[in-house]
Amino acid sequence: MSRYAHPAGSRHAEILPEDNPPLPPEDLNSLDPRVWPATARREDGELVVGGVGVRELADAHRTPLFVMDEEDFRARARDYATAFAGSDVYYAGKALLTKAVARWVIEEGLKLDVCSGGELAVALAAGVPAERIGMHGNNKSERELRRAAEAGVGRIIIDSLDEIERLEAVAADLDRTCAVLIRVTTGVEAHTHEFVATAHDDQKFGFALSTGAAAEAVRRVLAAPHLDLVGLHSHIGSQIFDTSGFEVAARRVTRFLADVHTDLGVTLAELDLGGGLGIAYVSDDAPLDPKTIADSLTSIVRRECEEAGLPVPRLAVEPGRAIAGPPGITVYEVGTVKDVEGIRTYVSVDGGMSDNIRTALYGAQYTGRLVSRESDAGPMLSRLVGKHCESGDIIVHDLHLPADLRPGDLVAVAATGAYCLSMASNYNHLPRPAMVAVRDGAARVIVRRETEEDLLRLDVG
Ligand SMILES: Cc1ncc(COP(=O)(O)O)c(C=O)c1O
Ligand SMILES: N[C@@H](CCCC[NH3+])C(=O)O
Repeated sequence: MSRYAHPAGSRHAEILPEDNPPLPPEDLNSLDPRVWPATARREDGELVVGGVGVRELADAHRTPLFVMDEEDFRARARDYATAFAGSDVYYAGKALLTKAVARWVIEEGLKLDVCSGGELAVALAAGVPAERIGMHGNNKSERELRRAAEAGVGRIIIDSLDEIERLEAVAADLDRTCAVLIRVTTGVEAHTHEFVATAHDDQKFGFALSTGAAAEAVRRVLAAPHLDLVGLHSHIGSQIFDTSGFEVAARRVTRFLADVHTDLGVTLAELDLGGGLGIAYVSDDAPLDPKTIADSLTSIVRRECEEAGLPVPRLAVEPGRAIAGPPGITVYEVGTVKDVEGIRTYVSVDGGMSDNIRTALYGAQYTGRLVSRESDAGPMLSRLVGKHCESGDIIVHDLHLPADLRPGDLVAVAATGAYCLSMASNYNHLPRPAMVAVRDGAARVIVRRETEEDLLRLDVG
C-alpha cells in the first residue's frame, strides 16, 4: 500500500513500505485506470489524456509538464457534491489551487477551503464568492484575518487562543461579526506519516478535546462579541484508506457537541470532519469511494446525535487530494540512463524534487510509464530521479521501465495532481513547470512555465 515511509524510531515504523522492490507489471505499457486519469489511453502507442497526445503537449509546452484531465477533476468534484448532498464540500485548495481550478470547484457546486492569505488571494482573483470560502491556518496573521474578514469569507476556522483575540479585535475594528468554527484534535491517530497526521495531541494544530483546551476555546469564543460560533472542525490526517479513524473522531466530536449543549446551553449547527481521503498512487491502493465515506460519516453523526438528544448538525468535509490528485500527471523527458552495474539503473529526467517533493519528504510511492511510445522490451528495474544536487532527489524509488528506454523518451508519473505543483520550489533555480488542462482534444495553459526572467525578477541585487 502506498502509505508513507516513516523516519527511524517513529512510532509509525510498523508501516514502513516493503524493502523488496515490486514485481514488474505484466504489461509495461498498461495504464491502470485506478491510477491514471479517467481519459488516459494509448493511441498508436502514445499516451493521450483529454484527447491530447503527450508528444504534442511536450512539443508545445516543454517538460516537465503538469497535465490535468479537466473532465476527470470535475467529475471527482461532482461525485463528492452528489455523495454529500445536504452537506458542504470544501475543496482543500492546498492540494492544488489555480484560478481555473477554483472556478471548476465552484462551478461543480463545491465550496473552497484556503489556508493562507496567498490562497485567499487566488480564490478571490478567480471570482470565488467570499461566502463560499472557508479559511484555515494555525498561525493566521492579523493581516490575513483582516483580509478574510473584509472580504466576508463564509467561515474562519479558529486554531489558537491567540487567534480568538486577534480575530475579535479585527472584527470589532471592522464592526462586523465573523462566523467561526473551532478546530479540535480528537486524539485519533490516522495510520499515516507523522508529518501529515494531524489529530494526535502532540502537534501544532487545533485544541485538544482531552485536555480541556477545546472547552476553553469554546468559552472564549462565546464571550467574544464579534465572533459567531457556528461549529466544530476536526481533521485527522492524510491518505487515509478506511473510515474507522473518521468514525472515532466523529464520535468524539459529537460527544463534545453534546457537552457544549449540556454545559453551556449552546447548540452548534455545523460539524466539519476535514479531508484526508486517500487515493491510488499505485495499483494496490484501494481508496474509498465518496458515497461510502458519506454514508458512513452521516450515519455515525446521526446515531451519536440521536443518542445524545441533539439535533444533527450540518456536515462538511474538505477533500483535496481525492479530487486533484488522480486527474493529474507529470510528463518528463528522459535525459540520461545510467546503469550502476549490479545495483540498478538510474533514469534521470528534467525535473525532480522541485516539482515533486513528496517522495523525498514522505517516502511517497508513485508509478510511471514510458508514454511517448509503446515498447516490447523487457522490464528494467529503474530509479526515476531528478536533476537536483541531492542524492535524495528521487521521484520513484522502484519503477519498471522498458529496457530500451533512451534519452528523449517521455516518461509520465501518475497521480501527481495534488501537492506537487502546490509544493513546488525553485531549488537549484529550476523554473517551476507549467500546468495544462486538457479536455475534449484541446489543451489550455492554466499556469505558465516559469522563465529565467521569473527567477531573476525577485532578485533585486
Ligand atoms: C484542515 C485540512 N483540511 C483538508 C485537508 C486536505 O487533505 P487531503 O488533501 O488529504 O484531502 C488538509 C490537509 O491535510 C487539512 O489540513
Ligand atoms: N502535503 C501533504 C499533505 C498535508 C496536507 C496538509 N495538512 C501530502 O502531500 O501528502
